[in-house]
Amino acid sequence: MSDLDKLFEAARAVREKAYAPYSNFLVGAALRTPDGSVFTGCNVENASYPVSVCAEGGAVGAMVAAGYRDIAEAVVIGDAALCTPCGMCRQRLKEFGTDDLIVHVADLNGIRRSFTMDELLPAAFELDYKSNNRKD
Ligand SMILES: O=c1ccn([C@H]2C[C@H](O)[C@@H](CO)O2)c(=O)[nH]1
Ligand SMILES: [Zn+2]
Repeated sequence: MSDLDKLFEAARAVREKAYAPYSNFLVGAALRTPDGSVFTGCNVENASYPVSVCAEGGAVGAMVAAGYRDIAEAVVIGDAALCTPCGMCRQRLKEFGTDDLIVHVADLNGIRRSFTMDELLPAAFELDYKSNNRKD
């Protein structure tokens, strides 16, 4: 199984864990770090709708909690609709990805579209101290 197939499979599996009783839109996200580690997240909704967190937010949190600061490749999987990351999640992913980071958007049948980070969030807002904050 290729690295990308594994990432897709990880996103597909975590999507099943999503808590989305309000939208019924289950999302999974899987991030690969440069050393091949994979971190996943699913959306977790809330009765107070804006409190909900996206799948990408969970995956980024898991990655950072494990001590990683770089995303090498990402897969986001929804269902029928093309599940491109929302605006907030584009900013979240950019914090730990280069402009060349590939974000694959999938449905249950496989990857449908692949974008660079720069396509998703051109002219991204960043602060200088971000680079000082890297662990490597
Ligand atoms: O990339 C995306 C797009 C949407 N959602 C979630 C937010 C909400 O719980 C549901 C419907 O918008 O899908 C994500 O987790 N990631
Ligand atoms: Zn989001």
